[in-house]
Amino acid sequence: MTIDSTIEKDKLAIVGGGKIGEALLSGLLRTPAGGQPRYRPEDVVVVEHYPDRRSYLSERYGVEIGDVARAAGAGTIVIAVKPQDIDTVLAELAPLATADHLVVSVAAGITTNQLERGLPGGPAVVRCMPNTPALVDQAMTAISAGAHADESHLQRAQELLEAVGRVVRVPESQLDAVTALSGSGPAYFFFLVEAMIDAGILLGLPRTLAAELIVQTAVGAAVMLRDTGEHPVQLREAVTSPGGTTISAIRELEIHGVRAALIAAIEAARDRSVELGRASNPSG
Ligand SMILES: NC(=O)C1=CN([C@@H]2O[C@H](COP(=O)(O)OP(=O)(O)OC[C@H]3O[C@@H](n4cnc5c(N)ncnc54)[C@H](O)[C@@H]3O)[C@@H](O)[C@H]2O)C=CC1
Ligand SMILES: O=C(O)[C@@H]1CCC=N1
Repeated sequence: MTIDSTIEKDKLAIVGGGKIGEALLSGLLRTPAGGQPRYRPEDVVVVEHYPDRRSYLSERYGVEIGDVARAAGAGTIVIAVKPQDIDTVLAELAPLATADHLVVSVAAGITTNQLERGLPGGPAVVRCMPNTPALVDQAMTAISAGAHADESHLQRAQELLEAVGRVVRVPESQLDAVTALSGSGPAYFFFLVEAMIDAGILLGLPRTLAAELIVQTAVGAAVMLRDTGEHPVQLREAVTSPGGTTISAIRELEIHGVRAALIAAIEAARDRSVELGRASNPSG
């Protein structure tokens, strides 16, 4: 097989410089403690619709802002537009994407099969679901290979996403559920923290104090969950003294159906991910 010499394998293009595109960009350019950044700004081109975003990304990160034709000069192309915009991007990329490209999509609900149908040149496709903690190198990303992606492509996608956090490989059939759990997951924790800070205000605490108490409590709880290896039930029981304060609160959470609400919410997010995929029709 001949390699297209116009493609620079070590270069990266990001199509869609919005929230997740920027989170990935910033992580990939950041120098980790004692290490090397995954990419240098001169090796990255960003394709972005909005002029204000283009200026911001170029000034803040020193990357080239280009069009889809420039993006096709990079060996790895990350698609980070909304699922509703995916068909437009695929139509622009279709004449340019070849078997020498790796296309990494983070779009919720859009399957590797849809991406492959939209890109008949046969690039390797890896579908990913990262999350915004990529901004602080704490992303959780799940990845799945498309039909033309082999182990080397999966490895490249994995290394890309490992620059901003942890990566797991999953069967693509699980990616809508992953999207609902970890893709959207940070929002659920932020929502909870917001509500707990409001509770502090109700109890008469200053907002800054309530925020400090809750944010550090969230960090402490998260590190315990990650580092102790104990089940969340065990950790919760250790806080819940007989006849004490915590059980009074837990009873209210159960009366108000918070557990069932979370399960229903995450199921709704999974259903929406499936629906977003159905709405896209890359083959026209
Ligand atoms: N925000 C999040 O936490 C996560 C988002 N995702 C996925 O990432 C994708 C982007 O989401 P966000 O960053 O939240 O959205 P966003 O709206 O912040 O960013 C999308 C960007 O794409 C640009 N864009 C749209 N059409 C374009 C085109 N044809 N060419 C170039 N740029 C174009 C928009 O101007 C915008 O800046 C979605 O598919 C979403 O499902 C995945 C994981 C987490
Ligand atoms: O809300 C969304 O659709 C995207 C996908 C996962 C997180 N944000």
